[in-house]
Order: sequence, then C-alpha cells, then structure tokens
Amino acid sequence: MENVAPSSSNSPSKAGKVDDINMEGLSLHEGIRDWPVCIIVLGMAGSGKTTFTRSLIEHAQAQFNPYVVNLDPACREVPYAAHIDIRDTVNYKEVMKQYQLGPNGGIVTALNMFTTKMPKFTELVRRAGERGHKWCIIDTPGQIEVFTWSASGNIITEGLATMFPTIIVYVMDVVRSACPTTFMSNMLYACSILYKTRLPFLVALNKIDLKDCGFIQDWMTDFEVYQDALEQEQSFVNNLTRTMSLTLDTFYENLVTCGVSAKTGVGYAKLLQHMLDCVAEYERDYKPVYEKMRLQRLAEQLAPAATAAHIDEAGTAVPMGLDLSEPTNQDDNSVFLMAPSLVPQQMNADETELELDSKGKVEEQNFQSFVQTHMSAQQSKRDKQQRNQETKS
Ligand SMILES: Nc1nc2c(ncn2[C@@H]2O[C@H](COP(=O)(O)OP(=O)(O)OP(=O)(O)O)[C@@H](O)[C@H]2O)c(=O)[nH]1
Repeated sequence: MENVAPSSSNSPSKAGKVDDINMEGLSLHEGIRDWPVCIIVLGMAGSGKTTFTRSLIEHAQAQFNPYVVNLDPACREVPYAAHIDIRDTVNYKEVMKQYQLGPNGGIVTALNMFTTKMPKFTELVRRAGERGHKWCIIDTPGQIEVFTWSASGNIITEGLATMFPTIIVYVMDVVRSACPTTFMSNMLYACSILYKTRLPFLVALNKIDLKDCGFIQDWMTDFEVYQDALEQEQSFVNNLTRTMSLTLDTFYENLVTCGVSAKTGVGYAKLLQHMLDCVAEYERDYKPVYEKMRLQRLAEQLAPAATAAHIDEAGTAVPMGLDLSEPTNQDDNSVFLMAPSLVPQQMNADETELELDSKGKVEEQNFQSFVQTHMSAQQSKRDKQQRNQETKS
C-alpha cells in the first residue's frame, strides 16, 4: 500500500509509507465528506472490470482527477497507475504458501489482511480528497464472491460508505450474457449485491463494440421477449430461470443500465452522467442511512468492551485446518455424516415413482398459474400504457 504518488506495483514509490500515517485525523466523529466519491467496480471474472477501470480513469481524469485503488491481489499487472495497490501490502503467493491455501483461499486471506489496514486506507482516501481527487475508483478481485460475500468486502464497502459518498458499478459482459441463462445468473448476482450493499447501483453493459446491448434492455423491459429467447435454449434450468425472471421484474424497473465499450470508450459520456445521478441518489436517499450507521459505530467504539471480562465463557477453541484429527466417540449418539447413497431406503421403488410423479404435476400446475398471473399483470400494464398513449394523442 502506498501514499501520495501514483504508481504501479512494478514501480512502487517508497515515499510516504502507509505505516507512517498519523491516524489522529481519521475518525468516525466526522460526518460523511463530500469527496472523493468512491466508485466500487464489481463484476464477474473476465467481464472487463480492469479494462473498464482504465477507461473510466481516462474519461474522468480532467473533471474528477481520480484516485485509483487496485484490490485484486492475484492480478499479474494492471493497465493503469494505481495510487494504492493491494499487491504492495500483501503478497498473495506468499500467503498461499504460508497458510497452505489454494488460490481462492489465498485471495480471501490477502483481502482480509488488507482490511486490517482499513483505517489507514480510508485515511489515505480522505487525504486524496483534500488534495483535489474528486473520485476514488476501486477495482476489485476477479472472483466476484471474494469481495461481495466476504467479511472484508463488507467492511471495505461499509467503511467507505460511512465516510464518503459511495456507489457501485456492476460490469456485465454483453457477449456472454447473450445466453439467457447466463444473463439471468448475472442479474441474480447483480440483484443480490444491490440488496446487500444498499448503495446506488449502475450496470455497465460492457463490450458493446462486439455486440449491441439492445437485446438486454429488451429482455429487461419485456418479459415475453425474454421468454422467447429462453424457449430457444434447451436447458434443464429453464424452468428455474423463467420463474426467476418473473421475480426480477420489479428489480429491473429500478435498475439503471448503460452500454459501454471499455476497449473503444464508446458510451462513457453517458455513463459519467449516470454515475453523477447515482452520486445525487446517494446524497438524497442513502446518506441519511449511512450517517445513522456511522453514529451507531461511533457509539460502539466508545462503549466499553463488555465481553472481554467473560472471555472464559466463550467456549473452547476448535483446531482449524490441517491439524484436525478424528474426534473421539464420546457416546452412542455421536453425529455422523451420511452420503445420499447410504440413506436407508424406506419406500419401495413404485411408491417413490408415484410420489415424484404427482409432485411433478403439482409443481407444473403451480408454475403455470404463477406464469398466468404474471402474464395477466403484464397485459394489464401494457393495456394501461396503450390507453395512456391513446389519451395523449
Ligand atoms: N472487445 C472488447 N474486449 C474487452 C472489453 N473490455 C474488456 N475486454 C477484454 O476482456 C478480457 C477481460 O478483461 P479484464 O479487464 O481483464 O476483465 P476483468 O473482469 O478485470 O478480469 P478478472 O479480473 O481476471 O476477472 C480482456 O481480454 C479484455 O481485453 C471491451 O469493451 N471490448
């Protein structure tokens, strides 16, 4: 991790190391600052986050002078100059070796280690704001779940959002999303992140130089167009996907998307406009929530550590990882794991088949009535829109 001067991991500036930072200035006592605005770039592996980040830096340079953070410990090199690079703080390969972890465990642990420096990290971001950086762009690890479903990802996101305006940009690969099932998986992920982070959320439909993103926008606005696309795909998850697509309808209504090409730069002018709208949304709707959270955290920080005195009651530590040994049998009721093939067969084959058959029928009926209800709702929505248009004309 570094201080002032932009650098890449290849040419680290040793001036102003993070450990030299005086922490007195950083405090939850302060309210949420106006800048830098933190932009967290998320997306599935290979969606183009890093290329997107590079292009965003270029397009925002003149107006917002972005401060840039790379949080991917496993990337070989980044095509931009990062002010803070997790690879300068944690050597992910060394972490794997030391803790005998696989690649994903190594990335999670590296991010956890970085998070222990969170106060210093936010202090650097704050100082960057004071030096005139209006934006702070944060590139995240390739494996999205490492950031979105880890404690450290949570700490970083909430930590930033309680100190600076913060928004999420979700990068989605248009080419890969041409497959309706992949599109749905991507949307489910986006939806879960939206509800988890509770921050303004923008979807950047990336790689439009390869494929126009109009079809995605059609799928999001017209359920039947998406159903038609699904019909053409022979997949065992179709039924699930169809059900999900109905459920996600409400989510789409409030979702802002913007087509871009991180490679050619097409669409970035519009994207910047959407991002500014997201910042305004943070100020209007989210800031009060995070302000409240900040005050809660502050109160927790000031409260005496109540549990410390009773630590003996906390239980017995369980050995983790490689030193686990077979537990001794303490009584006849000891817990055991059972593989599906070892489950005792209580029903004979005919009974099982019959039961499954009727279950299948009920499921199909339920599904059909679910679809029917939704279709009628969609139809009445369309009729209403048509009536409105007729009244206008
Ligand atoms: N044609 C085209 N290719 C792109 C675009 N954006 C990214 N790519 C390519 O997509 C591939 C993945 O891009 P990255 O930027 O490494 O994606 P990432 O999400 O950061 O990848 P990980 O961090 O490894 O998950 C690279 O080959 C890029 O050149 C784009 O807009 N158009």
